[in-house]
Amino acid sequence: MNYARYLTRLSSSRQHSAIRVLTSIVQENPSIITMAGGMPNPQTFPIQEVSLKLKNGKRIDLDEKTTRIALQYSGTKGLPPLVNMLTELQCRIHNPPTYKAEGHPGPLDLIVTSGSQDGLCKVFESMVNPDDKVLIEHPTYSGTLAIVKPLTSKAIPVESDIDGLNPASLRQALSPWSPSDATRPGSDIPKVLYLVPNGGNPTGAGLTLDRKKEIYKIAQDYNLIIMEDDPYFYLQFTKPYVPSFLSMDTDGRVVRFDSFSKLVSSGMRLGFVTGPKPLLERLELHMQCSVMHASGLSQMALYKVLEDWGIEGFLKHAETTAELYKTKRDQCLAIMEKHLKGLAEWTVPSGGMFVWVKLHVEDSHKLITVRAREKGVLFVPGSVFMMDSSKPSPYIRASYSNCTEEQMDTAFQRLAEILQEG
Ligand SMILES: Cc1ncc(COP(=O)(O)O)c(CNc2cc3ccccc3n(O)c2=O)c1O
Repeated sequence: MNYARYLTRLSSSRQHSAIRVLTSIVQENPSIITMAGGMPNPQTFPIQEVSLKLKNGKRIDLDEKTTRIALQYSGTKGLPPLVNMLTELQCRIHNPPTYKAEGHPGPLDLIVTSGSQDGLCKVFESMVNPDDKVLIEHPTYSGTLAIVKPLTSKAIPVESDIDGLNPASLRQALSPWSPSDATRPGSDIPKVLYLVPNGGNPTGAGLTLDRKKEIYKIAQDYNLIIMEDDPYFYLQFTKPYVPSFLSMDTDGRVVRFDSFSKLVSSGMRLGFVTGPKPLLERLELHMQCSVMHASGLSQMALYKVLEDWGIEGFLKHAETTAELYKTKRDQCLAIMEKHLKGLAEWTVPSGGMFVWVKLHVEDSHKLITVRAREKGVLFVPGSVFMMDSSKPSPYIRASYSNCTEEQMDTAFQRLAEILQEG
């Protein structure tokens, strides 16, 4: 893999921040006497210790020394013990073929980000020049469209269904080019493919293993980088987990985005990016001059919880969380059967928090943003998840994650009334 091919001029020109390098030196050599970095004196910090009470009754105390580390500037890539633990998790769950692959041009790297949203934004900005063509699963997460649309007006939607991105649609999208264009200087062939493989947002779709293998083969043929945006990996409703693109990435062409928002906390703003070192180095350099590093307190709190759980405990928590959302999905489906029959149709989510509903209307936008709101119920109109949000869409996205059964019943009853009123 020649990773320079994928980087924008802006990203390629980034240099290590001199002051941020100092932080890493101090982090690696705590005994060094430093009068270099502008590190504030922790004696001035009002917080002395932090105590976490877990719902299982356990209490985790961060002593004064640990709290001081959490409250101080730290290395851009993340707190070392957390980075080590997350690396161990990735190896255990995904067993990436390039990890420790001797002499591989893109040995695996991992960086903790302020939510996976921050990682997505910076990685797109490092690989997509203005008006580059980029392949985007369609429909897709509105937060990704918010990143990509200002970057380029030439994003290419790749149609998906309940089994995820359709490889035939991907081949169709790439049909104006041949694999040889990937090595032809000046070609405008797309270089990046973005998708959400599990618990699709907005569709609840889950990519099958067969499709993943076919998509990876296409990515090899056309030399694509795959951005595997996978915050719902652990919210798959059936086991075993469908293997990730990272687990089959023999070439080092997958950049994977994980998130703790749906498993531990969305407000702690913690995600992590796993991928080839030459690409993640660009993410690190961008972080050095933007956020510097993800919150130290959030990272330390997460680390202590994961340390208490161990990987087995984390997987047990993930399983319990997935079971809760599966139960809510089933409640949601039953309530839609009760209220929306003849008024809409929908597919059955295989993971995540969303169900994709096609109303029997021309366009859901006004109905949802005006009529439904007047009746005291909120959904998201399908146009929000489309590359061209100006086009009418009969779809809505409903999230069952944070509603009681009674609330969902009232919500869909009100939606049915609006639809029946025409
Ligand atoms: C596929 C995919 N990729 C990345 C992210 C970002 O996750 P994070 O930065 O790690 O927390 C998400 C989060 N999705 C949403 C977030 C959200 C936050 C406030 C209000 C509404 C929200 N709605 O609706 C969402 O779908 C996602 O679904």
